Amino acid sequence: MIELDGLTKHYGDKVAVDHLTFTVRPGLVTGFLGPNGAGKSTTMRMMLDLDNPTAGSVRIDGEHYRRLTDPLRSVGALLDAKAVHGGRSAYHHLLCLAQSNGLPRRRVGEVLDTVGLTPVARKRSKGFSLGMGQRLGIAAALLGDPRVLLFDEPVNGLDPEGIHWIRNLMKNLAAQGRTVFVSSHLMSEMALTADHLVVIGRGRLLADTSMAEFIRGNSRSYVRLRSPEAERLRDVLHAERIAATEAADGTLEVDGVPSERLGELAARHGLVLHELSPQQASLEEAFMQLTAESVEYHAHDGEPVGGGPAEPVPPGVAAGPGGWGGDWRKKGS
Ligand SMILES: Nc1ncnc2c1ncn2[C@@H]1O[C@H](COP(=O)(O)OP(=O)(O)OP(=O)(O)O)[C@@H](O)[C@H]1O
Repeated sequence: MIELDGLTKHYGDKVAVDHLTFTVRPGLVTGFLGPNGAGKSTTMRMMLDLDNPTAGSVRIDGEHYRRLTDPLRSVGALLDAKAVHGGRSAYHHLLCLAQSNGLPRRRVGEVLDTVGLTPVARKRSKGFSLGMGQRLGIAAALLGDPRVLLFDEPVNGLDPEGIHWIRNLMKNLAAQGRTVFVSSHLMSEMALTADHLVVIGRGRLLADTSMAEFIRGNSRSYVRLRSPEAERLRDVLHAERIAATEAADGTLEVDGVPSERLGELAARHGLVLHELSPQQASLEEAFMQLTAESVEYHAHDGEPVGGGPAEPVPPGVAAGPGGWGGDWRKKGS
């Protein structure tokens, strides 16, 4: 497992990571989420001793990374797929890593096979596409057959088949009892892959919970009702003291009442329903709800913004899709 205790990193005045305390457990895929600049990569670098914490500690299977006798056999990581000598072939890149870490040569062939790079193993990696580079980085992470795996944005640049492959790979690694810690901005993918989530914003821990609990706790679930007899439906709900809000398209939305009860109620009153559908928010909606206050960089949907200082973006508004991805203006805060 990976244990963080008060992990903190300052870069000058900038607090990149702020007293993070959490444990990443084996047997699960743990997703690591946060808006741009939240401190995810810095945290992962400190896990691997590539950056010194300003305060706090991180332990891998009870040991500081520096004290691990065979680091590649304990922890495998993909942090930056471009960190490869471009003049070397995939085979020689991995062979170098294997030889300098006392790993058997046969592992090179095995991991090349696992990631599907065997046909291009002798080609120089500088000619590799983004996706091939990601696969080579994943091969390097798997080389020592480690118990703990860290992946920073592993699906970056992968095609749909590659994304599907890596999803299954992560799940299989976790099912083998390994600790799998993975950051991604692709929420739909994370929703399919991760069992547990750690969410940070501005370096601070915002959530450390199961995927299901995270979505339940940070989003609204409700039942949508549509009837040609909307007026009578409203009256029936009112008589039962069930609060309903009317959406712009004329449908009614009911919170906190199971759809079964609403369906039976409609049937009892002979009401025709054209829709009775439970609505559950997506991971993306829940994520935006939780991190709205922590997003440092806001983009806009193309409307003119003028040349003045940036307006603080209120919670809720910041949670729109424009707050995610195209970072060109820093929030005034
Ligand atoms: N070497 C550095 N020197 C100064 N500031 C840094 C350095 N590395 C990171 N930072 C700052 O620390 C904060 C956290 O950065 P980090 O890259 O860890 O975030 P992140 O969550 O990985 O972001 P992203 O999702 O955009 O990759 C940012 O404000 C970043 O500008």
